[in-house]
Amino acid sequence: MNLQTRIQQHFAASIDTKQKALAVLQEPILTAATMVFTAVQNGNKILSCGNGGSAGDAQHFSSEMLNRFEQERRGLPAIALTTDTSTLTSIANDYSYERVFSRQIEALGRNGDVLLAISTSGNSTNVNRAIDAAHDCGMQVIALSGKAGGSMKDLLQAGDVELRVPADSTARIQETHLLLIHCICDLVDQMLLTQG
Ligand SMILES: O=C(CO)[C@@H](O)[C@H](O)[C@H](O)[C@H](O)COP(=O)(O)O
Ligand SMILES: [Zn+2]
Repeated sequence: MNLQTRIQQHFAASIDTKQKALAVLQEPILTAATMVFTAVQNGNKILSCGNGGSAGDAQHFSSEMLNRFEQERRGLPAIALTTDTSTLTSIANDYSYERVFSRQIEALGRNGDVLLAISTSGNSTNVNRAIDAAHDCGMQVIALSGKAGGSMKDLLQAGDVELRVPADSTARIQETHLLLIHCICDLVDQMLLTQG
């Protein structure tokens, strides 16, 4: 196959995944944005986590909260649990890699905070343990996933929201996760402008 054709196929598959996601995720995206807006209006914060590309997404989200997205507004409280290498390496070394996010949530999580948990497979144990730790703190969870939802889907409780991208390719799911994150940031900005 010629390489130009591969490029065209990547674009076509990404567009197709996003169209399929729009068909099933409009309502849950609005629910997720409302959860973020309500938390920050109540003086709570958003914690985020994920592995690999999803760690990048967790940080992308927190930087848009802390700094800004597209509108001028106050900085919003968010912490990506993927950034402090001293903390991450010590938890992994002293306990296990599975606890790198949950241990931070045990220390930082408060009733009313929200966890943005990102996993394309839904099967990353450290992300799933973060969901359990968040529930133990009285936090709600926004789960960004894909494929068949993995074990993550079975951990979610009433009050949580699952944004599962209907695709099997990790790359296509990640590309759509970023779009979901940007939608949430934009909706939160709109809510702040009209109700904040
Ligand atoms: O970015 C990519 C692939 O596009 C990889 O770094 C990917 O994020 C890693 O393999 C992750 O460990 C996958 O974890 P998950 O999405 O299944 O939770
Ligand atoms: Zn990637």
